[in-house]
Amino acid sequence: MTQRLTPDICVIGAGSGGLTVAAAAAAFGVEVVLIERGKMGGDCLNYGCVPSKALIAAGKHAEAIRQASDFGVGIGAGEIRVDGQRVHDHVHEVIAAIAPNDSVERFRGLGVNVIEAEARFIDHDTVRAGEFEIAARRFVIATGSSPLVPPIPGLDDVEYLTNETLFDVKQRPAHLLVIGGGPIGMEMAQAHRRLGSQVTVVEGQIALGKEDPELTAIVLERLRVEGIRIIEGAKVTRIAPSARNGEASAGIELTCEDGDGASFKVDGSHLLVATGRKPNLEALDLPAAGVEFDRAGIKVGSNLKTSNRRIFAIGDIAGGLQFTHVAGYHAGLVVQQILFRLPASFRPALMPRVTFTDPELAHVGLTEAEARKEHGDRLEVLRFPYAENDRAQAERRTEGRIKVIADRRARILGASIVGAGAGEMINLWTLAVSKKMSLSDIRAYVPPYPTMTEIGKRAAITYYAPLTRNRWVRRLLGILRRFG
Ligand SMILES: Cc1cc2nc3c(=O)[nH]c(=O)nc-3n(C[C@H](O)[C@H](O)[C@H](O)COP(=O)(O)OP(=O)(O)OC[C@H]3O[C@@H](n4cnc5c(N)ncnc54)[C@H](O)[C@@H]3O)c2cc1C
Ligand SMILES: NC(=O)c1ccc[n+]([C@@H]2O[C@H](COP(=O)([O-])OP(=O)(O)OC[C@H]3O[C@@H](n4cnc5c(N)ncnc54)[C@H](O)[C@@H]3O)[C@@H](O)[C@H]2O)c1
Repeated sequence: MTQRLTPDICVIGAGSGGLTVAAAAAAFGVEVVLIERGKMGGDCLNYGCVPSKALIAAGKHAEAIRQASDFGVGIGAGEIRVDGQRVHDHVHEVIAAIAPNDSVERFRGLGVNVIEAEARFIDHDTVRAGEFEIAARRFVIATGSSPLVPPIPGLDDVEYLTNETLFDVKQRPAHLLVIGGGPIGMEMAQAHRRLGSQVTVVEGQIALGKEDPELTAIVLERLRVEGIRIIEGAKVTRIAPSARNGEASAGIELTCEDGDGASFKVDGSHLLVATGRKPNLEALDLPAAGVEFDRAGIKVGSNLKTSNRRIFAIGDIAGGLQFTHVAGYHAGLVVQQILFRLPASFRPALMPRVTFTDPELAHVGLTEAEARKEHGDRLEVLRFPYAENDRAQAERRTEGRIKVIADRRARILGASIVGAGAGEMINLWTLAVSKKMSLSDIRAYVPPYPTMTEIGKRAAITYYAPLTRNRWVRRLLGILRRFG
C-alpha cells in the first residue's frame, strides 16, 4: 500500500547539503521529509573528506617520526613499522565518532521524517521512495556525485579502487598506481607514500592543474622529494593484470603514451582511479519532473532553482564547485528562500578551497591569472615566504609562501597560500575577500607572535614599502621633526 505524504519540504540525499537543509527546516518547525538510499552522511562522511583526512593524519604521524631526528628526537635504528589493519581501524573509528551527528536516529529526534529508500520523480511535484509518495511544496535535490571511471581498455579486467573502496583496504599496498592527479589523487598519493607504499601517479594533463602553477610547483616538488613518481601529460591506453616480480598476488600493468606518442609501461600492486566525478542523476527520472540537466549536473540559476521552480538543486549535483562547505552554504541559501521567502544568490568567487597535501594548498577569490583577465596589469601581486617567519623556522616548516592579489586601490581580490597550516590561514583571507577589505585593514591588525599567520600581514606591508622611499613622505617627516 502506497502512503502519501504532503510535507512542506522534501530533501533527496542525506549528505553534506541535504542534512543541513533538513536540520535547519526542522529547527524552525517546518515539516520535512529526508530520503536517503545509502549511508547517512553521504560521500563526505563515508567515502570522502572524513576518511581521507583521517588517513592523511596517519601519514603525518609516520612522517613526523621520520623527521624527528632533525629536532634531536630519536627512535633508535630501524624502519618505521606501519600496521595496515590499525590504520584502517583508525580511519573507521573517526567515521564512527562523527556518524551519530548524521544518523537516522538523530534526524528523527530533530523531527525530520527520514525515509531509507531511493527517490524517483513520477511527475512535476511528486517523488516516489519505497512505499511512499511524497507531494511536497518544495523539493531539494542533494544527491551528490560518484567517481567518474574512464573507459580505458582493460580496466574492467583488473580489481581497481575508487574513493568508495580505498578506505576498506586493510593491508598497505606495495605499489599504489593512481590515475588522475587532482586533489583526490594527490592527497591519497602522499598519504600512502608516507605510510610506506611506493606510489606512481599518471596524470593526463597537469597535476593539481586547477591551481596556480607557481604554488603547485612547491607541492609537487615536496611530493617528488618524498619519493612519489608523478608522470604528467601521459595517457593510459591499456590496463592489464601482471604477475609482479614473483609476488604471489597478481599486479596491475598500465600501458601509457607520453606527449610525443612514445609508449611506456608502469607496474604496481593496486590501482586507484581518481579521474573526476559524475553527478548522481540516473535514478531520479528528472525528465518526469521537468528538471533540465547536462553531463555536469542539474542546471541551476544563481538562486539554485532548477527549470522546475518548485525544485532546488544543491551541492555536487548542481554541477559547480564540489566541496562540503559549498554544499552546506548552498543549503543555507535554499533555506533562506524556502522558509523566509528572501532572495539569495550564490557567489562562487567567495568560496575557499584547500588541498590537504603537505604542504597544504589553499585559495580564495581570484587567482593571479583570473585577476589579470579582469583587471589587466592594474594589479598588485604581493608575496611573502614562510622562510622569513620565525615560527616556520622553529617548526622547520620553511617551504611555502603567500601570494595576495589586490587591485590598484588596494582592495583584496584573492589570496593563495602554500605551506604548513595554509588551510587554517586562508580563513582570514576568506573574510577579507567576502567583506571587500583592503590591504590597509590587514596592515592594521595585530596577529600574535610567533604564528605563521603573520606572513599575511607581512605580505600586505610590502604594498607600503615604496612609501618609505618616497621623496614627499621623507620631506613631510623632515618638517614634522622640526616641531620637536
Ligand atoms: C576522496 C574525497 C575527498 C574529499 N575531500 C574533501 C575535503 O577535504 N573538503 C571538502 O570540502 N570536500 C571534499 N570532498 C568533496 C565532498 O565530499 C563533496 O563535495 C560533498 O560530499 C558533497 O555533498 P552533497 O551533499 O552534494 O553530496 P553527498 O555528500 O555525496 O550526498 C549525496 C547523498 O545522496 C544520496 N542519493 C543519491 N541519489 C539518491 C536517490 N536517488 N535517492 C536517495 N538518495 C540518493 C547518496 O547516497 C548520498 O548519501 C571530497 C570528496 C572525495 C570523494
Ligand atoms: N581537499 C578537498 O577539498 C578535496 C579533496 C578531494 C576531492 N575534492 C573534491 O572532489 C572533486 C573530485 O576530485 P578528483 O581529484 O577526482 O577530480 P578532478 O577533476 O579535480 O581531477 C581529476 C584529474 O584526473 C585527470 N584525468 C582525468 N581523466 C584521466 C585519464 N584518463 N588519465 C589520466 N588522468 C586523467 C584530470 O586531468 C584531472 O587532473 C574535486 O574537484 C574537489 O572538488 C576536494
